[in-house]
Amino acid sequence: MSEPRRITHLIDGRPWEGTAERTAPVHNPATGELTGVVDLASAALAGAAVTSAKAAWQQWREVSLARRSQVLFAFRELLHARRAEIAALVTAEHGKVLSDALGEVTRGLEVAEFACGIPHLLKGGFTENASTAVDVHSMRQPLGVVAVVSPFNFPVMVPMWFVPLALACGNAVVLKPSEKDPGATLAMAALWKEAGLPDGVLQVVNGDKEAVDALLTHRDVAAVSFVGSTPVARYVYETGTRHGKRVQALGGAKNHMLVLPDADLDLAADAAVNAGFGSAGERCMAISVLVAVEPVADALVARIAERMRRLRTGDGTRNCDMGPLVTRQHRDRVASYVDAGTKAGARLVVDGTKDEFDADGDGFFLGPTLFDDVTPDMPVYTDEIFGPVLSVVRVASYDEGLALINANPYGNGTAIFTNDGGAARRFQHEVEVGMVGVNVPIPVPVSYFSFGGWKNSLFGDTHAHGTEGVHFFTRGKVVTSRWPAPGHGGLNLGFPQNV
Ligand SMILES: NC(=O)c1ccc[n+]([C@@H]2O[C@H](COP(=O)([O-])OP(=O)(O)OC[C@H]3O[C@@H](n4cnc5c(N)ncnc54)[C@H](O)[C@@H]3O)[C@@H](O)[C@H]2O)c1
Repeated sequence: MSEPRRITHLIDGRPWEGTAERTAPVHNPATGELTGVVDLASAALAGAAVTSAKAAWQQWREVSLARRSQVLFAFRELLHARRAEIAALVTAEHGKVLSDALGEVTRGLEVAEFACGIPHLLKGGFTENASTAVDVHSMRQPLGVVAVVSPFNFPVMVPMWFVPLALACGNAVVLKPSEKDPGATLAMAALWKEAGLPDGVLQVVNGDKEAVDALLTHRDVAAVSFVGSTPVARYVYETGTRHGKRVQALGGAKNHMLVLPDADLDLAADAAVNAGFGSAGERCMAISVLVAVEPVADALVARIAERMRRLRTGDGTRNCDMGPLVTRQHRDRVASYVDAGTKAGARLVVDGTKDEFDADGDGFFLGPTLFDDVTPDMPVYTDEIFGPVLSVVRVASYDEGLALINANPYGNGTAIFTNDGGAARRFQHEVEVGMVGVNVPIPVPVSYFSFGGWKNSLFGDTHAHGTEGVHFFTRGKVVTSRWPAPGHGGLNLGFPQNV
């Protein structure tokens, strides 16, 4: 067994060389082996990273738009060339199977590609009034230093939702990755220096609540982009806005999939299994509740259970369907819901804690679990489990299913499976979530469009990336100018008439 490697911050373009007062362990979740020890930033260090980013920002905002764009293109090329290496790091620390990790890096690349052209599109408007010699123009300017705080489940893709776009808009960034699997985020961040980004424009501070609090309260942080669980998203939104920051905070999810009786049940079963158990359910787009409209619930549950029994857990670098969960603690928490669901009276159809799903070794594995006859008062329904547990709620009609989904406090995404175009259209309009799939489970993020939910899945009303992201990372200014300057005509305290 090799020595755990030190994982530290990236400050002013270099790995930090100080001595950390606090650290956290990083494991390979497929083996349980301690592979790294990550430095946790003190509030003072996180604050110093912001101050240094602010100084570097002055330089970055004066770089020509063409140069900004070239740096983004160069980064995109480097990430593309290193995608296999970065994906391997994702699997080694997060545990998801390698094909999922590669898919994640590809999604990140797509958002970077969107950002590459943005510097040239940051234009305002202009109106001229020749008769009064007054011109009015508007511009969009960068905010300054933006803090990005990301969750463990997409260590590459989620930072990529924000970092390239914030930089494209002329900002500096202080990125705080999840302390559970920071390796891939840091490897990705290091590529920016190689791409020509001036030192200090992107800082990476590892850490936990102490570092996040320092960012949320620092006077030189202009905006915060956060993704994580709902309680923390709410806290970040409230604290950040109280300190005068612009905040977008994407929270947790409890995504439902509604299956109408006329649906293709095999298609729906495939989708439920893919979206329920892909990345071991550690996805904000995962389906965790299947709403089955009678009379097809029995047939649907049977099809899903049959597919689930064929899933194999294992080390994500090998040929398997589901990797481990990210930490032992998270695995144990998710596993506790198997017991909680049974005690609450749900019918356990497939038990993911059974030996048949257990991969060899000391990894943090958990097989897929299916509960039927779940009711909305049960913890398996109310809580975001964020693991491979799928709950089936039976309803009598489309209306009952829709009412259930709309009553749920989360509003990230949902899907409907049906062959009735009218019902699908009605659903798109009536359902209260941010992302809807029709005969597909919740769609993957598309970089041109923004990404995010409603209700308790989003605080701050601004979704990630896309044109909403551009708007979030810039602010408008309107300039009214008269040239030549009018001669001195005495004071006029009235509202200007001829401007
Ligand atoms: N809405 C989305 O698009 C989306 C995308 C990915 C993940 N998620 C959500 O993220 C969650 C999983 O990620 P996680 O477990 O890393 O989330 P988390 O909320 O525990 O942590 C997210 C980030 O916040 C920091 N943090 C944790 N506790 C904090 C506190 N008390 N104060 C300040 N900062 C704190 C962490 O260090 C991490 O960087 C799930 O709820 C999932 O649904 C949402």
